[in-house]
Amino acid sequence: MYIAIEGIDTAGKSTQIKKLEKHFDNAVITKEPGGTDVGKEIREIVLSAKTKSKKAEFLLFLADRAEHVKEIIKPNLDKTIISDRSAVSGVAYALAQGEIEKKDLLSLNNFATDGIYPSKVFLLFLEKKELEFRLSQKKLDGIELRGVEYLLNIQNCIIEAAKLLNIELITINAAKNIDEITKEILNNIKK
Ligand SMILES: Nc1ncnc2c1ncn2[C@@H]1O[C@H](COP(=O)(O)OP(=O)(O)OP(=O)(O)O)[C@@H](O)[C@H]1O
Ligand SMILES: Cc1cn([C@H]2C[C@H](O)[C@@H](COP(=O)(O)O)O2)c(=O)[nH]c1=O
Repeated sequence: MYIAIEGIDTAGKSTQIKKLEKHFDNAVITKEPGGTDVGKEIREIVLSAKTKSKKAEFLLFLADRAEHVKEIIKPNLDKTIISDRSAVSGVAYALAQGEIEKKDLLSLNNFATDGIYPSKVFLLFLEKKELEFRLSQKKLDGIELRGVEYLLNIQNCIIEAAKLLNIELITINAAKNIDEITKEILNNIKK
């Protein structure tokens, strides 16, 4: 089973993944971008937000994804894979940029992933006030510096991206208590 935790920056994805890890003996815990050695290098470049071309940024994320699928996802498809972000983020952030047509977003992602996607994705949904608070508590990276409205738009794009990719999306209120969220995810996975 391959599942992903999605949400905009500070939604609580890595917090949940740390919690979920304890409930599975042999789960593969991974992330995008940066789940592989090459991916770590790509992550540094993209998060610095230095690329002038939005297409170049998208392709860097896509390169990370292709490496991730080859090195981490494909060899472990017989195990439980829990990933912090997935192609859903890839399509969502690119939809928000608006420079690449939807059909191209889908075909390029299919190319990078060989059509391998999470079977279900959990969206940790953040309201504006809570997002503002959480961003105020941390040093922002290049993407987070694009602001609250940018990130809220991405959140809507995550919902659209899951539909476009035909992936089941389970939305959870990210402001709920941490343990309550973990329980909700586990109940759904074990259903
Ligand atoms: N359910 C929650 N309630 C309150 N605070 C939370 C909750 N979940 C996470 N947090 C806090 O919000 C902040 C962001 O959490 P976390 O790093 O897990 O988010 P993330 O989605 O992985 O972020 P990013 O995408 O920016 O890496 C942390 O300070 C964390 O302690
Ligand atoms: C996979 C993916 C991610 N992004 C953005 C989303 C975040 O702002 C960063 C990743 O940082 P995190 O600490 O791991 O959440 O990258 C993107 O724009 N496109 C993508 O495909």
